[in-house]
Amino acid sequence: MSLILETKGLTKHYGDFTAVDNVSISLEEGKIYGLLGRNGAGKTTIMHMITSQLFPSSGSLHVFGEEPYENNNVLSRISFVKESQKYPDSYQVKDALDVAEMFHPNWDRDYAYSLIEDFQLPLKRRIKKLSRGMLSSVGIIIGLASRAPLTIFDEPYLGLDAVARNLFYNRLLEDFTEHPRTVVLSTHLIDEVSQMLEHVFLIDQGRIILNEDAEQLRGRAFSIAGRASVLDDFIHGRQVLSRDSLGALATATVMGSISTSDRKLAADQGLELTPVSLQQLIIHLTQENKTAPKGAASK
Ligand SMILES: Nc1ncnc2c1ncn2[C@@H]1O[C@H](COP(=O)(O)OP(=O)(O)OP(=O)(O)O)[C@@H](O)[C@H]1O
Repeated sequence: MSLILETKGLTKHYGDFTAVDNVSISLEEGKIYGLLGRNGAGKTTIMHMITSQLFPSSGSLHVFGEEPYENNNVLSRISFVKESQKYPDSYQVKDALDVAEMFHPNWDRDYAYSLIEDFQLPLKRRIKKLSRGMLSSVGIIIGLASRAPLTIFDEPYLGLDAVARNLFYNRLLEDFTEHPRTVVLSTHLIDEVSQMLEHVFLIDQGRIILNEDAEQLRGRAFSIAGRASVLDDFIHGRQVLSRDSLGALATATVMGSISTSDRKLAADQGLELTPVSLQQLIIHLTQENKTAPKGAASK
C-alpha cells in the first residue's frame, strides 16, 4: 500500500471561525474516495489546501510525500476540477484543452478528443458562450484526460443533465480500470456515486465524523417499519438514529448490520427490515452529529 496523501491535525481558521478542524486522513494509491458533507462543511477548504491554493493554519499535509506549496513536483501530479473554474474570456474549448495539456504530463489528447465527441462539445465555441452544463463537461473532460495520479472532482457537474452525469460515471470507471489512479469525488449526489466509492470521508462542521470503507458502511445501518409497540421492543437497547411514528405505525433507523436472528425475529413480528442507502445513512449521521457535543463522534 502506497500513500498518496496524508494529513495530520490539518486545521484552517478564518479569523475566529474554524472551517477545517484537526483533520487527519490518508489516501492510498488507486482508490476512489468520496469526500462528503453538507454545504459549508469544509470540503472545498480541504481541497484548496491539498492543491496549494490555501495555507493551513496548523497541522501537516503531505502529498506524494512532500509539502504541496509552490511545489511543481507535487502540483503537476494533481488534477483539480472545480465547479466554479474560470477561463479567460477569449478562450475556446480547444484552448482550455491545450492549456491543460501543458500542465499535465500524462495528458492523453486522443482520449480528450474522444470525450469531446461523447459530451458533444463544440471545440471552437468560446467558453463564455457555453451553457452551464457544457461548461461542467469541459472540467470533467480535463479531469479525465489529464490522468493525473491524484484527480480531485469538487462538485464537478453543476447544470449537467442525468444522461451526461451517467456518461461521466461510466467514462471515469472505464478509464480508472485501465489507468488506475487516486480519485477524490466531492458531491451531494451521494446515491448516484455510492457504488463507485471505495472509501468515504464524511465531514461535518470542519471535522471528520466518518472515515470508513464504503463496503462496510453500506451494512452499517438498517430501517425498520411496523407496529409502533412491536417496533419499540425490537429497537430497545440498540443505537437508534431516528424514529418517526404515524398513528399505530412507526419507522426507525438503527445502527448495526442485520443478523439472521434479527431477520427471523422481525419477520415473526410483522416488522419490515430494509438496508439504508449511503445517502440516508449520511443524512442521519450529520443530523445526529448536530445534537452531539462537538468532537463526540470524531475519529
Ligand atoms: N475566505 C473565507 N473567509 C471566511 N470563511 C470562509 C472562507 N472560505 C470559506 N469559508 C467558510 O468555511 C466554511 C467551509 O467552507 P467550504 O467552502 O470549505 O465548504 P464546502 O463543504 O465545500 O461547502 P459546499 O458543499 O457548499 O461547497 C463555510 O462556513 C464557509 O463560509
